[in-house]
Amino acid sequence: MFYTLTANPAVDMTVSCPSLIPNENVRSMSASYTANGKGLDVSFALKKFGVDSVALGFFAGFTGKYVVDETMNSGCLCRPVWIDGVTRINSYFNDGENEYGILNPGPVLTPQGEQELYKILDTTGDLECLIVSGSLPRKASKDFLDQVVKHAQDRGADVVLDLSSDKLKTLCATHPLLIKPNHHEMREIFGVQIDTDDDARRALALAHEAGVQNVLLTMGSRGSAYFSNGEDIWYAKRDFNIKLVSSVCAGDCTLAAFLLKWYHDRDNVEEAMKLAMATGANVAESVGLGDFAHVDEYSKRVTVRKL
Ligand SMILES: O=P(O)(O)OC[C@@]1(O)O[C@H](CO)[C@@H](O)[C@@H]1O
Repeated sequence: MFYTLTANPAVDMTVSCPSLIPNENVRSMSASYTANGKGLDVSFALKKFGVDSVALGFFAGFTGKYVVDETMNSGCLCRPVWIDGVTRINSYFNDGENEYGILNPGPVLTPQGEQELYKILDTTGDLECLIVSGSLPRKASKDFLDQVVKHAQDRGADVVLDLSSDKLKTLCATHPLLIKPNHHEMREIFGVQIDTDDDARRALALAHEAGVQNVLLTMGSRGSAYFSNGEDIWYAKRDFNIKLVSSVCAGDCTLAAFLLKWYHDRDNVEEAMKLAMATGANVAESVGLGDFAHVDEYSKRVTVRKL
């Protein structure tokens, strides 16, 4: 069974508005409030593909209750650890030309909350693969992520990491099954600006040298991605444009779709990349995750080749 960990979930407020003007109020055209967070998005996307997972995370206050209720209402399994404070609200604005995001820090995590989570990891009978995604709540212990990985690996589980902090670089030494950086994160963590296939080759090699088994490198609005298993590299590109509404959850759903096809069939890279790119593109065309209505059609319009 897939487990996802969202240590710092959020209610996302997605606003469509006119251009922002300094020192003036603007009235928005629409606003929506959705239960999110990177790991939760992976669980939601898996559910849309008919696959169950268990969503783990720290939740607090009225917003935390909303996120947990919405998670369960969507049919996902959820084992929350309740902490004090209030789960954050992140705000995303689209003025028709640009996207803006304000990401809040989240509640304070205590050692007691961390221990509760470790206990869940130690006692689950069906933990096969743990997907750890997103930022951490304030005051998380310095070794919190190391501990999470250790508890999961001690149970024989695979670990997938989608983290933007430099902690990712140290965690590479724990040989995670897969990491999913985007090109910005790859530049920050491994110091390589990716403009060409050769740049990608160099960056992917550095990730493998650091200990990672497999890398899915997404290229954001360029509509392309690379996957490397340490022996071969694949490059995927979509041949269609999308009408961008919000790119916010696209990366998480890209990861979910990739895992869905690839986790139990490691030779199936081509199909996995097609589904991943198609899903990410379709998600960016709506607020939140959307309805995945164009995923099948878009999958046929992604080409994948080995470098
Ligand atoms: O602050 P983090 O945890 O890095 O990112 C949080 C977040 O931006 O990630 C999701 C999209 O990937 C959003 O639903 C959520 O607001």
